[in-house]
Amino acid sequence: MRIHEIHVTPVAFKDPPLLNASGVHEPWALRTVVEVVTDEGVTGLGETYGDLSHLDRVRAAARALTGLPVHAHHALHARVAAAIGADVFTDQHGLTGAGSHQKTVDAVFSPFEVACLDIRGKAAGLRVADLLGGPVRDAVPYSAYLFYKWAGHPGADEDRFGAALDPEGIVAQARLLIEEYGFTSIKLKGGVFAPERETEAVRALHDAFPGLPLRIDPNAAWTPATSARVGASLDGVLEYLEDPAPGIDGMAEVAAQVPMKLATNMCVVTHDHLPPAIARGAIGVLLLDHHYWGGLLRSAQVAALCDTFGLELSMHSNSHLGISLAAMTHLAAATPNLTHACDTHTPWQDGQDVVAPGALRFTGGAVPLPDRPGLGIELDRDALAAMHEQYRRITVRRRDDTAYMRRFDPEFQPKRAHW
Ligand SMILES: O=C([O-])C(=O)C[C@H](O)[C@@H](O)C(=O)[O-]
Ligand SMILES: [Mg+2]
Repeated sequence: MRIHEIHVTPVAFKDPPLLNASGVHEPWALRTVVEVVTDEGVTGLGETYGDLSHLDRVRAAARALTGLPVHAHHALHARVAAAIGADVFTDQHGLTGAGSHQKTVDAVFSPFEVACLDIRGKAAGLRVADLLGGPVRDAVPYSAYLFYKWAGHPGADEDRFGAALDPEGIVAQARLLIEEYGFTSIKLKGGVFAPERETEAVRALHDAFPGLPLRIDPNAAWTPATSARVGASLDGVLEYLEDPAPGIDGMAEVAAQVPMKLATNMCVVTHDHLPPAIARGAIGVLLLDHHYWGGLLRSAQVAALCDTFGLELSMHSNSHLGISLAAMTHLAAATPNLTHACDTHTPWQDGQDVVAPGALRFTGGAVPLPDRPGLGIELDRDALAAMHEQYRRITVRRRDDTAYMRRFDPEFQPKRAHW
């Protein structure tokens, strides 16, 4: 089974004004859909970021991969690395840590790898989770991923989620997501307001949903000293504290002083970061993300390393569609030591998808592993065409939460070790 052709399609879908330490989400989120077609006519799907410079690299890699067997994992990775050269991609928002050459290669490789696994599963009559060692759970729990948000984009109507700018708004948002999806754990995206105001919301959630595991993630908006103080004050309230302060050194300083484990998707984002983070005791939980850890097999290898060194696992997400949700679900289902509910932005996409309905659903806050071979999903070609048309109509070509925020608050500065 050799790669005969690859289609790379950028898409745009509506995104609500979700606030974070870098600014606010624009009205449109971008993604790239990758379809790999074999010489036998079997198609596999992958999904990745939509920033134009990344899209250009994905297109260059796609041209380099035709003719290779879909099983040739290492050769495919080497071809992608060669196609990219010395390029380094750094996303503007910085919410997933520093860019590096390794991370760039792994991020470009990821959608092709997922698509090849989809093909290999279809050809063998096996689910992707089976190819990753077999599922250890039938359904993958996700958390209610709460955001401070405006009622709607400035100048547009209020969206159906409404405003969430205080503890009452955050609790109401949690109720809505839990009612609709059945989530049994909660994550609050912080780094928007002063930590005192955000911990008030955490306490309100703790009171409103007793017993539900709870996390806050200010994306390194706090100094180590503030993180230590806030962490100590939330003893017994948090499941883990995610990226309170910047860098491995900053996180190590905090970890030594707080009672709960620290989690990250910012200070450990490539293999190079693992040895120093482990040596310094900087983190207790790693948020895997196959989109920048080089696909599903490489993520599974990182998961095994984490097991060896006693790190727990959760999973990170950015705005995404169903192809990514399916890939995340297969990986999480086949990762025994992934014991925390995964992040997902799915509720914020509010039904917009390129995946045909039916294969992916939430029940009790978890996504049952699709039971058909490969990823177990199908592309909705009309939806893909409509989202591609949306992409062509708009001028947004990269995610820039800071520039969008500055349209409404010209003085806005991204919050890094700010409080
Ligand atoms: O740190 C995290 O969990 C993220 O980077 C997730 C997303 O980027 C989130 O912050 C967002 O979408 O604004
Ligand atoms: Mg995070």
